[in-house]
Amino acid sequence: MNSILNVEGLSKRFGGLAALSDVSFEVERGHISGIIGPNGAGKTTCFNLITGTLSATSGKVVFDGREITGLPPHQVVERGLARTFQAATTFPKATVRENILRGALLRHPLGLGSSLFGGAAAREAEAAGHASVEEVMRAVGLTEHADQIAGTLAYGHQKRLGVAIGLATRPSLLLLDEPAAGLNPEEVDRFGAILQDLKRDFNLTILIVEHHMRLIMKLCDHIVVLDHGEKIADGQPEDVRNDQKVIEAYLGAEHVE
Ligand SMILES: Nc1ncnc2c1ncn2[C@@H]1O[C@H](COP(=O)(O)OP(=O)(O)OP(=O)(O)O)[C@@H](O)[C@H]1O
Repeated sequence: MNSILNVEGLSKRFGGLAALSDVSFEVERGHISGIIGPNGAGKTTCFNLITGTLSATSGKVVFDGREITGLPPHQVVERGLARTFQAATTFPKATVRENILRGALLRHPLGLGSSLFGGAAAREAEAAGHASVEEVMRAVGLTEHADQIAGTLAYGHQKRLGVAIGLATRPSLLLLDEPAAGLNPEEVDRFGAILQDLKRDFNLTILIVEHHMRLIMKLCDHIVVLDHGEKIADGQPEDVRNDQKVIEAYLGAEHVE
């Protein structure tokens, strides 16, 4: 397996609560992998530990062959691992284009800003940065909304903007936390198609937390299932779907479609 991410024995305790217990899995380069599980299973905690938003109680995260456990989020982004959050994290008063540009600046602050100091190389870098923003905007289908204030976008477009901001950092691995939450079935399908295009066109590996089972089953090459902080299954969609432990974990869970 050519893995881009290795999660090894990751645990997180909040006081007496084991939010994540000794979880290990690998994400294969070029794949779309999913993490699923009922509410409170530890999915977001797992994302927070991988991206440095939270520090682990124990365990290790290796990205692209280098350990990133405990690195602060901005250093994780600089290494090429970006994420979106469950809640929209856009700047509501800035335009779509400005929001995406801020994403680009997260990873390459000097590339775009150094034109202040003059020089052809700096101007070239800035032009390349802006071209990259246009490319990202086109890829998620937001070009015609480029000058619209983010806070006035339709909900589905706000979700796309969240992905675009992550994508603008030019990650090799993009983590998406419930990107399809609140979308209607037609928007979910369109979103799935966009993610497949992004994977191909941006040479991306994607790790996605999502409650929409239909989307996950269709999109993912590989799925990890968490329940009460523990990994209960790990495999291809077909295997996971028929796994007795998974079926039991989801019995009565409100989000299963
Ligand atoms: N900062 C925190 N302090 C205390 N407990 C927390 C904290 N963050 C998460 N938890 C608890 O850890 C457990 C796992 O939460 P987490 O948000 O990771 O689950 P999840 O699988 O993402 O759930 P959901 O699908 O509802 O988003 C839950 O019991 C939650 O209440």
